[in-house]
Amino acid sequence: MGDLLGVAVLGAGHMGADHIRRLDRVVSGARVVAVADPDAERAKEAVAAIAGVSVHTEAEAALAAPGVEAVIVASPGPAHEEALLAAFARGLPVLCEKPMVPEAAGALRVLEAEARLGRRLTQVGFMRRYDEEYRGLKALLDGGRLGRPLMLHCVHRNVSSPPGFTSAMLIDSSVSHEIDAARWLLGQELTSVTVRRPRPSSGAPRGLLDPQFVLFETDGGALVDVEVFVNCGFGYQVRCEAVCEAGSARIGDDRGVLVTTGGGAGAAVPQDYLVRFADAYDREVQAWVDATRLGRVTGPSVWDGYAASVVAEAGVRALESGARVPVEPAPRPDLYALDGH
Ligand SMILES: NC(=O)c1ccc[n+]([C@@H]2O[C@H](COP(=O)([O-])OP(=O)(O)OC[C@H]3O[C@@H](n4cnc5c(N)ncnc54)[C@H](O)[C@@H]3O)[C@@H](O)[C@H]2O)c1
Ligand SMILES: O[C@H]1[C@H](O)[C@@H](O)[C@H](O)[C@@H](O)[C@H]1O
Repeated sequence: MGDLLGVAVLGAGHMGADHIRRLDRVVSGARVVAVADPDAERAKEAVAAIAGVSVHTEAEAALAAPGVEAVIVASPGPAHEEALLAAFARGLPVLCEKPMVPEAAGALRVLEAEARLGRRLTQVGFMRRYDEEYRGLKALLDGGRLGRPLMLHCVHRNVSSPPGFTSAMLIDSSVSHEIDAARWLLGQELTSVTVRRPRPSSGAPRGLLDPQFVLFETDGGALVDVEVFVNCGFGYQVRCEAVCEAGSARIGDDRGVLVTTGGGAGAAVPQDYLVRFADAYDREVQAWVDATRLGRVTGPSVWDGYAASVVAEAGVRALESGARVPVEPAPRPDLYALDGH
């Protein structure tokens, strides 16, 4: 390995371009050496300010480019399985954006492939684990001062959904964050899902079931509810309140600068994830670079990515059927046995 970890970035859209900027200007210890996007113009634009980056339209060509030692996968979810398997074939460490693989069968193939290698290569991009507020809540719950957690009440609102966003994606893309956060915060597995929904908002694209109300049960006897509303129109809001036997704790209130003027008072609400979770992405990518340079893999694992996909797939079936759907994961491979949440 050179002085700087050579990274290939697959996908140069919203997240890929932001990770490229982050590797170039924010994170230490790494440099972008290759980028791939079927949209060559987009790829070129994302690396326009960086010297010496090879630009490709095929992911495989970027992985094979000179100087590539590690990969960030930021293509759309359905392209992740192929990208991960190609990285594994080359023994390259990966930071893979969520959802690791949207469908449980594909996620299982990735889990089995990494388990066959016998060593972890992948960190999954559940960046909330790197957010200061989430970390504070986790430390509080782990410390035990509030007693046993009984319920998590979660809110996940986006201003608007991107083109092509489906009713299933409210669960397997958006709520995948709450699925991972709940497993991690509680140290429990989610065992069933029920989905209810009001009449769709007139602000949602025609046919999109938005918002939805998702209810999970856990193997520790807790309940987790999530309001997911991806065309709320007014702001990017992610909240979580833990209600425990001896107290409650809440994160995600919009607590920017309080401005009072003209007979009213208020704080600005972030408009997207790149603002709300900017620090979390920075810490996530820095942690990945630091661990990779030491030959280690930390953070959310392929098992966590698989677990989220199995729960989300049960959630999509619950949305379609209206029934309570049990979550039935495959056994956990030994490779992830010591993998605490
Ligand atoms: N962690 C987060 O908060 C967060 C936020 C947004 C998106 N994401 C995730 O990041 C990923 C990308 O989302 P986005 O919003 O940047 O999407 P996007 O549509 O803005 O960009 C995706 C890019 O990937 C390219 N692409 C398509 N197929 C490809 C392939 N096989 N190989 C390489 N590139 C390919 C597309 O041309 C496009 O430029 C998704 O998995 C999404 O769920 C995560
Ligand atoms: O892909 C994005 C991303 O994961 C955001 O963090 C989430 O808020 C959105 O709902 C989702 O569409």
